[in-house]
Amino acid sequence: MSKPVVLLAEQLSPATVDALGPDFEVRQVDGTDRPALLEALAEANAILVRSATQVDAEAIAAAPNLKIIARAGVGLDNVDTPAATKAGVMVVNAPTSNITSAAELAVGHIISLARHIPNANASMKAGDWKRSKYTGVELFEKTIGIVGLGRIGTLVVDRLKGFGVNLVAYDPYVTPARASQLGVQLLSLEELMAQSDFITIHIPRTPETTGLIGEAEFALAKPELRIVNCSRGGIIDENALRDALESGKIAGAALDVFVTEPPSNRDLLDQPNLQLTPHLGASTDEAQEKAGVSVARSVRLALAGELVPDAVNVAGGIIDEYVRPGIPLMEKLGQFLQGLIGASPVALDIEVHGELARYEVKALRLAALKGFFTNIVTEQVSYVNAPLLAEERGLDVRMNVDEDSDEYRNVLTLRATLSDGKTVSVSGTLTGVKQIEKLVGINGYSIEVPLAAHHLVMVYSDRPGVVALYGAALGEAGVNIAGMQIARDEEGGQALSVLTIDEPASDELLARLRDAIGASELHEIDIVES
Ligand SMILES: NC(=O)c1ccc[n+]([C@@H]2O[C@H](COP(=O)([O-])OP(=O)(O)OC[C@H]3O[C@@H](n4cnc5c(N)ncnc54)[C@H](O)[C@@H]3O)[C@@H](O)[C@H]2O)c1
Ligand SMILES: O=C(O)[C@H](O)COP(=O)(O)O
Repeated sequence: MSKPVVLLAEQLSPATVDALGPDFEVRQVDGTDRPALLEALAEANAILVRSATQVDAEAIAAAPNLKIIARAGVGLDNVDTPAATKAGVMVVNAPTSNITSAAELAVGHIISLARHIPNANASMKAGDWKRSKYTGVELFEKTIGIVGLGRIGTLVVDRLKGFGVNLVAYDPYVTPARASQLGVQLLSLEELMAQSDFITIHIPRTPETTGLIGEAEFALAKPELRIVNCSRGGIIDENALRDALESGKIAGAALDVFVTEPPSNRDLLDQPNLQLTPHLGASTDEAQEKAGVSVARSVRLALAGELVPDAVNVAGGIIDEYVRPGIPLMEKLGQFLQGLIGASPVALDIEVHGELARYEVKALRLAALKGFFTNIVTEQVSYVNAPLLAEERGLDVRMNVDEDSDEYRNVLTLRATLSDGKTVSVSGTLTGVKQIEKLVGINGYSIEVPLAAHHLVMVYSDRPGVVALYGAALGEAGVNIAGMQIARDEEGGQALSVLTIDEPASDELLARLRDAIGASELHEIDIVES
């Protein structure tokens, strides 16, 4: 069998390939070479990128076998996550891999700006010895404004504290209590612009933050202001920055990120009081190794059909070891329920009874939906797009979690409500040290049958001799019965037989069985392993 193809579209740490291991065919492509990328995507099951590869809707459409887009870093601006979600493709990043490196670069730029290190270096390399020209300023007792008190902003705060500075911040999504816990005073953007000697930016680029610092904001600044952006290009308006530097409105700036990368606007880049790095925030051995190993782990999980903690478009969250075995069981119950109803329900109740109720079980909801839609849509169904498929069909999905369970330690039940108000349900559990997956209920009938690949569910009026009838029909067709359980509502009432069989039953055999026992319901239910 051929190995899944993992495409490396950018320069990643060698630790990435080591962490992927031998189970994949690893291919390299230059993600910035568009035709080569689209061609390579045709056979890819996974793609690993940094920030230079555009994984947009066109790229995703060119990759019919793609299961996961892994960003070896933080920012996902180059990945069309909604398009990936629609196509059932998981998107993951490595959210904490490079935050220390990015924070350290920002602090480095602040110190370099204060002491003219890059310009002094360049001047000496050119043969000069100019001491007074490069007189700088101390950080001690200066006001430093942090825009964005998230992961990186907080690390910058921690690192700057040792310099004896006054720390202020602008972040409308952080509470004053959290800020004061960090030893930072929250201000409005205008106040921060007016009071700061240094500003460092650590926010995502969104429609709200694009051009956040422009002409109007620079108009409020002190002439001593030095501003650093190691987050995303365009948060500082590049034309307004050029004007502020050129006119001496502010003292200096440092940029690691640009609207277009690589940038070409020389009128900005050539400003003498602007220091530059080519998007180096994450470019350390440590960050690259952490990012590569982290996404390699996510790729392994995703290609094994498992939920991935770092997925950004899957609502499964962290999955406890106790919950994990319930996921494949719930997926199978989803398939089983679909096989029982063979129609589109209006509501789906997902019930978790027993000790499992003490854990985070959101992942079971995804598993139920994935199983339910697996055999009824042509597109790939994954944990990613299963909730979307439910939403598109107007399916009312409800989750009911309850610690009480009578007979078993845990019981998972899926209950569909059809448009005529009728309900159909199936329950399952895991038993013994081997955690055997068993069906323990169908439409309120108590049974106990291990789940298998092929099942027959028959409903008929309770009377002697029925087992012999269906046994004979199956025997004549050469279909072996592997397991069987019979239940009934009352003597002489409705009876239900569940059989596990070694191979699927043909339509002809199903018709014969129906006639032989006078079944009011007969379902052949096949479970596809995902
Ligand atoms: N230069 C690099 O190589 C490099 C490396 C890593 C991360 N980054 C970038 O750094 C940025 C920050 O990363 P992070 O991991 O700290 O993100 P984060 O999500 O942890 O924090 C972002 C913070 O920004 C705040 N925020 C959001 N909108 C805001 C607004 N309109 N005004 C003010 N604050 C706002 C949020 O409340 C949050 O606290 C991201 O853009 C990321 O892509 C760059
Ligand atoms: O968002 C990020 O992780 C950083 O901007 C780093 O991007 P890079 O992986 O292209 O260096």
